[in-house]
Amino acid sequence: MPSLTAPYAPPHLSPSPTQEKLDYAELAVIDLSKAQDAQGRAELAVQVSQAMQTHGFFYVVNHGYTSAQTDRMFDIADVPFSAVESDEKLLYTAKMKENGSYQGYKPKSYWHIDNGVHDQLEHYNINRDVTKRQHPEAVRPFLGEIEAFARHVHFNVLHPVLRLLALGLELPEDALVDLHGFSSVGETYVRFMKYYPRSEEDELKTKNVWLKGHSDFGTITVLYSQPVAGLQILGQDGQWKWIKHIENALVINAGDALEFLSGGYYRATIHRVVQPPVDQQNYTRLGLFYFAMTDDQVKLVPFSESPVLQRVSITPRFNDADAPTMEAWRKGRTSAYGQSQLKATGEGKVEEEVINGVVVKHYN
Ligand SMILES: O=C(O)CCC(=O)C(=O)O
Ligand SMILES: [Fe+2]
Repeated sequence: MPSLTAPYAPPHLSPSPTQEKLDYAELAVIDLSKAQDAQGRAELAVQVSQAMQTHGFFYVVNHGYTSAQTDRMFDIADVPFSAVESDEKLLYTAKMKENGSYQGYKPKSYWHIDNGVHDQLEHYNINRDVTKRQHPEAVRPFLGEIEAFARHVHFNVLHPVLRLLALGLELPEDALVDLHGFSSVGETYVRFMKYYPRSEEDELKTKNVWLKGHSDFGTITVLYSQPVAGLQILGQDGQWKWIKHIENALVINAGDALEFLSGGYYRATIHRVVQPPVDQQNYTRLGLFYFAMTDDQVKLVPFSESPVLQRVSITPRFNDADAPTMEAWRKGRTSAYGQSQLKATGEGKVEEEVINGVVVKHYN
C-alpha cells in the first residue's frame, strides 16, 4: 500500500483483459499459502514437479502481496520508461555485448527479430542489490521500494518455490535455496519491461512475433501476470498456447540453469511474445519480473545424488567437466542474444547458435 510518505508515481492504467477466445495453456495454479507446513509442501511439491516436467510453467497465487501492492509495483515499473528522457536513458544503457549483462536499459531496436525488423520493447534491469549501480534520477526515489520488492520475491516466492522443486527431486529442502543467496555474488534481478505497438509492415514481416521464442537462462523466472495478452509457450506437441491473465497471480517458469541442474528433468520451456489480440492492439504492454539465477560460481551440473534423477534416465547437456558456471552461462547468453548470425535449420523455423559449446535454439 502506498503510504502517505511514499513518492508519487503516476498510476499505471491497466487495460481490460481480452475478450477474444484464445487457445490457452492449461497450467497448474499453486496456492503458496499452503507451503507453510511440511504436509502442505509435500502436496505442492508433487504439483510443482509435475508442472515443471510438462509445461515448464505454472501459476502461483497467495504469494503475500495484495493487489494494491502489486499495482504500486506496476506504477513504479513504468517510471524508467515514461519519466526518463532518451538522453538520460543513454547514460544507463546496459553493456550487453561487452559485459554480458542486462543491468540498466535494453534499448528499443537492439535485437533482430526477422526480415530486418528489430524489436520495439525496452527494459530496465536492477540487481536485487539496488546500490550496485547508479539509476536515472526519476527512479531513485523508488529504490527502497524496489529493494523491498526484490527481498519479498526472493524470500517469499523464490525460496519457497525452490524448496518445492528440491522436494520434487527428493533432495534436502534447502538444496536449491542454498545456491540462491540474496547477498551472494550473482545477477538475480528485477526487470521492468515495456512493449510498444508496431507498424502493420513490421507485423507482417515478423509474422506478429514481438519477442522471439527463447528459454530463459537462469533457474526461475517470476512474471507478474498482466492483462495484455501476448505471451505464448511452445507445447511438447509443437503448438503455441497463450498464457491467460489471472489477477494478482504470478507466472513461474524454469530456465536453462534449472534444466541443467536437474539433468533435463525440469524443462526450460520455449516461450515468446506475439502481437496482442485485436481488442488490445493499441496498448503498450508493461511487465514486471524477477529473474533468478544461482550464485555466479555454481557449476551447472545435475544433482546426481537425487534419488529421483537416479531412477529416471536423465540427459545432461554437458559432461560434468565441461559444464559452465552460472556466470559463464548468463554472460554467454546475454552477449549473444539477438546479435549473433543465426543459422536457419530445417524449414527455417528453428535457428541455432552455439554458446559455450552448447547449441541454443531460437524459434520464430
Ligand atoms: O513479456 C513477457 O510476457 C515475457 C518476456 C520474456 O519472456 C522475457 O523477458 O524473457
Ligand atoms: Fe523469457
